[in-house]
Amino acid sequence: MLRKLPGDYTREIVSTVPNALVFRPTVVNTPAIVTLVAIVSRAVAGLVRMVWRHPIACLAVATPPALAVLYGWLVAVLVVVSTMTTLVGWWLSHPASFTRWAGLRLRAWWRWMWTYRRHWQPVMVIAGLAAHIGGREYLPRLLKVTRTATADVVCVRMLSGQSVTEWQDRADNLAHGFACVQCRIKLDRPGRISLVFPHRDLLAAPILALSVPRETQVSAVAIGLHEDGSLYRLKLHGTHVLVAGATGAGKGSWLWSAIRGLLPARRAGLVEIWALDPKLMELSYGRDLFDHYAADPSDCADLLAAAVKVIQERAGRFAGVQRNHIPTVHDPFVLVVVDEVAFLTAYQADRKLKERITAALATLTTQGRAVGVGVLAALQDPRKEVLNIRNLFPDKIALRLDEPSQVDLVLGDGARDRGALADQISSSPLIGAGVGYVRLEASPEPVRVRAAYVSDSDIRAMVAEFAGVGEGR
Ligand SMILES: Nc1ncnc2c1ncn2[C@@H]1O[C@H](COP(=O)(O)OP(=O)(O)OP(=O)(O)O)[C@@H](O)[C@H]1O
Repeated sequence: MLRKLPGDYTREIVSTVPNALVFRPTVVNTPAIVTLVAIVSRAVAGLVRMVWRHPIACLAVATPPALAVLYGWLVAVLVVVSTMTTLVGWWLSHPASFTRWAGLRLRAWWRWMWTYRRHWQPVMVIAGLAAHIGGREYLPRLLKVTRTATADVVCVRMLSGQSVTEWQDRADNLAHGFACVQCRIKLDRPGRISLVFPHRDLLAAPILALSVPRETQVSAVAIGLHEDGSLYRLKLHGTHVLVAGATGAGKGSWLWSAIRGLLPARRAGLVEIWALDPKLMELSYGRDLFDHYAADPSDCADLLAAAVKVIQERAGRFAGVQRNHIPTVHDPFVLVVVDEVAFLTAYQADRKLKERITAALATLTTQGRAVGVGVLAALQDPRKEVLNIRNLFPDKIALRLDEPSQVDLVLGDGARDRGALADQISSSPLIGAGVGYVRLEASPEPVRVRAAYVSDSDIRAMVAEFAGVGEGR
């Protein structure tokens, strides 16, 4: 119902609903010259930005027409043909250097223009990452696209007030929007993120056992490959590592790769490897490589108690003298390897034994690292009731898991949102065994790694070469 209003107000009313009036908005006519200047300056700014960001691509596009205008089309054609011939020759003769210096840059430029720039606005709007305020649309800014051998990395400036979590929640939308299989979001610095779109999986094929190192490596041991194709080293000294994965996920390859990497240091007397093998399967094959080996649960409890004694003895000696452990022949780094730790804790029927073992493991994981005793434990079932001391392991690795919810249980809150899709790792051993996401204490960003496969014949060869007591002792 139209209510009666005083003065001129009634002329501006365009609609009425009960208890509300809608006024006609005031229209200000902008002079055409202002609109023109705005359009031209925006176009110039865009052009300058494009030349600044993609100088080589712009030069490649602009040079032939410029040559044609200045020197005639024949010169332009000659320059284009000779440049193309040089590039093809470079590609054929040195594909690696061509890819590194030209191929990846060209692909990055093409992907920037053809995929990301072209689809940016619709994908942002449909994924709900754009904002509309006062009739204007605000889009996150696409800053840069780089291409590596395995992924496109798209650098983005988020809208003010957006959080990384909002982007992580839309990772699926972004992956499908840009026709990729996956999208992972990484925080670069406040306000800036990188969207990582993998295009090639270098970890899709098994990796043969890495050669035993020549140097006596104690701390960071080469385990396998990072998803970018580089060698991945896992720190063992000064930390404790939990490897969790469903049956057949390839936990054995992580344990054996770590053991393999430590063998020269063991031979030099700088490392002792103590093995607990309650399943009597995985580690028994190479038992001659270990300084101590136990399979029976009560023997395992005794061995853990012996490790606790080492801690207490060293703590007493180091107190007031040194704060960190340096591996020496007198005080070697002791790595306690436990295959299927739940056999000793949750599945242990003898309550007293179970309590002894759990207490010893808790002591080792809380007090061991400063005095040079580390635990590397494998676990099938990551539920809290199965291993309630999970959080005492600073570094965690999630191999293939059965359910999405287990990822955060293993790696900590938010790990799956940050791209640790351990529940999506293939159950085919050829493709997925040994593949896992590593989340280190020092960095919340999970990294995807595949451990090298140490076969039975590799273990036999290791036993033949390294069995027995270390030479240093
Ligand atoms: N890194 C790897 N690369 C390729 N294949 C692997 C790798 N690790 C393991 N496999 C294959 O997967 C199979 C299962 O591996 P493994 O026994 O280590 O799994 P697991 O996680 O220890 O399982 P479970 O808990 O049942 O003992 C192996 O027999 C092997 O064929």
